[in-house]
Amino acid sequence: MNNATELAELSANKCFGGWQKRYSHRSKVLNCEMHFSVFIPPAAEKVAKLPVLYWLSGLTCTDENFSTKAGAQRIAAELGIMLIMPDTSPRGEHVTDAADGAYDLGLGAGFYLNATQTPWQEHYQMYDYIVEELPALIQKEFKVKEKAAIAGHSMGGHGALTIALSNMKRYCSVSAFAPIVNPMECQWGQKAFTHYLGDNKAEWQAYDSCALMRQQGEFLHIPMLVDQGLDDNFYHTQKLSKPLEEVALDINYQAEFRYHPGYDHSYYFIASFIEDHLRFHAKYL
Ligand SMILES: N[C@@H](CCC(=O)N[C@@H](CS)C(=O)NCC(=O)O)C(=O)O
Repeated sequence: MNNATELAELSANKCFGGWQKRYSHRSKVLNCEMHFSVFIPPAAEKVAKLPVLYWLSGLTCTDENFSTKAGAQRIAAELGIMLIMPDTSPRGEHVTDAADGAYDLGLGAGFYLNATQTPWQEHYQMYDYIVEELPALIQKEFKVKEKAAIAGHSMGGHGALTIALSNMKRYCSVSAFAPIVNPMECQWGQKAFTHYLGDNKAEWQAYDSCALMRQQGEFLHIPMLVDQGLDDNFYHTQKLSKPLEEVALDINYQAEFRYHPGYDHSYYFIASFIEDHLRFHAKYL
């Protein structure tokens, strides 16, 4: 049996009694070298298996936005939760990017789906990376519980919700900040899905939280928390959060949606409410 680690440690910083670390590894499904960040709480030295929260970031982000801006480590240390922060797309000079360098397609904009269209499908398989490859690697390299929590922001909120709604046996709970919940009906989603998935809208539904929630109907059972800033400049234009609350009300699903006057789309908003999200997930992990 090969016990060699598949990870290269890039950095390690002591943080709230635990460790903030960054790793690189070769991803088979993305066909490139990837970075991810982790926060290992001090409880790692005491418990047999740590509970884990996966955090998915939004457009333009890497694995480092959340670790440096959200201020999640103090409460994660207190609750004994390990944080896993993947990157938002495949990376490397050989990976296709948007021809015009747009921020909402290509690098930094993987949308947590499996692309089917040329030239994107060669590397843009972020759904399989987040759901299969990365958890398998984390299981192999760290002592962690099998079922995880998943959360994210904006495009990452879309990723967290769609992944949780499609894999309810794998995740204990899901939460999101300003998530893109109806990408089939907003500009960010329509642009990305046309390039990555092609024109057949029937295939888009697998990556649309509103469609998935409706499909699950009475079988929906995963605890869900969504926070939305009311001064978020993308709230109306990209139809964040609200359309999913409308589906939840329609099918009588008890998800919690909270709307916060004055808060925008930034990490200042996330930093203001991340403690609530961690405590929410801790109840189910
Ligand atoms: N750069 C874009 C907006 C991109 C954006 O707001 N990205 C969010 C996620 S959707 C983010 O988290 N950005 C990185 C950061 O704030 O650290 C624009 O100019 O409109």
